[in-house]
Amino acid sequence: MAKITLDNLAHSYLANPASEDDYALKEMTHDWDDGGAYALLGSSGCGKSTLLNIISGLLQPSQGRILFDGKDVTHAPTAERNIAQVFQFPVVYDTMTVQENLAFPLRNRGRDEAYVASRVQEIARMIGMEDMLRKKARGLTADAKQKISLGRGMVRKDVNALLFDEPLTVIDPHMKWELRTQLKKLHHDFGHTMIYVTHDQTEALTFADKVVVMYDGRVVQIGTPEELFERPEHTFVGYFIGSPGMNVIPAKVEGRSAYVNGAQMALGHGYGALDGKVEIGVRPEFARLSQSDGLPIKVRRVEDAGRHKIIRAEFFGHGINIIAGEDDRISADMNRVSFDAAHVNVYRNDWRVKGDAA
Ligand SMILES: Nc1ncnc2c1ncn2[C@@H]1O[C@H](COP(=O)(O)OP(=O)(O)OP(=O)(O)O)[C@@H](O)[C@H]1O
Repeated sequence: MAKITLDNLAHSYLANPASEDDYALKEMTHDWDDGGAYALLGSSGCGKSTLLNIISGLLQPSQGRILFDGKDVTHAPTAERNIAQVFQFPVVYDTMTVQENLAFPLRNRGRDEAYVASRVQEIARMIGMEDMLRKKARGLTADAKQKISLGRGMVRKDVNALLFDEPLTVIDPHMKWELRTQLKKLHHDFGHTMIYVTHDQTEALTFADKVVVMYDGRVVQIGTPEELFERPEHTFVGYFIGSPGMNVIPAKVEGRSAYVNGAQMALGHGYGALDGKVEIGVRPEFARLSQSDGLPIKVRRVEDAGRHKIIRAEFFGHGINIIAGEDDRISADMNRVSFDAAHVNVYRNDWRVKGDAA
């Protein structure tokens, strides 16, 4: 396994990029830990595949270097990088049995048959295909074939990293959870460095120790699911993570107060003078509807979301969402909202501003 370093990496698909806008991947420098489980998360077109292809060697970056354990592999071909890849669609040899498919990467590397047999058995158990080892891959369901692809990616212990590009796209919804759980366990048991590309926050948050959120060609935050929830570093992270996402409201901030249309609310921290576009961000989980506390709102709709209720409301002309417990009583006279000051984040030009600790 390897630590992966992105060193001043950037990529433009244009021959002569003139400005930052011409870059599909804006300049970034990061170290990804050896043995870490990372998810690359972001909406379509944000640059996830571009970054993954640079790591795997399918694409040469127009700027910067990529290092595996400190060794520069920027210009090394895919075959020399010693990585395993699992794509959206299963890549299996139909005429081979499940056993032969799983054994392929090991036989290819000349491992002895005794080792191959025991390792294949181990992987087959992990992916729940022990009973199918003698079956030909042809005729298996897409789910089963993708499990073989996952197993094949996992079978070699000596790979530098395992890259997954939206691997659950073809998997039936009820199987997705099971496979994700298996992947997590495989990571736990084998400690591979894993990079998992997805646009699905549930997949990212359940799989990864660290989620790398991308927006418009930039890594806007790398953090644990808790960090992304508690302290979104960019308003995009706030919107994108959570259901519904964070409320982002234009405000004026002075010291320990924020003003929305002149109405004051307390902040958990103090802030210096802020120029540019200033907004506050509050997750619906930290907003509370009541009869008497806080600022006035107009409730538009209450949705029953199973374990909780989502209140859709209007707050000084901005739509906001509030989450209430499933048993909370909501009445027509509840037309005020208060925010948990410790969980109100302040943003300037979309980036979170750190307040004074005091
Ligand atoms: N071969 C290419 N030539 C030119 N532009 C490209 C090429 N591949 C991607 N792009 C552009 O680069 C940007 C990033 O695309 P990329 O495929 O990396 O995003 P993504 O996050 O993986 O999206 P998706 O989830 O849809 O695959 C997009 O604007 C895309 O149109």
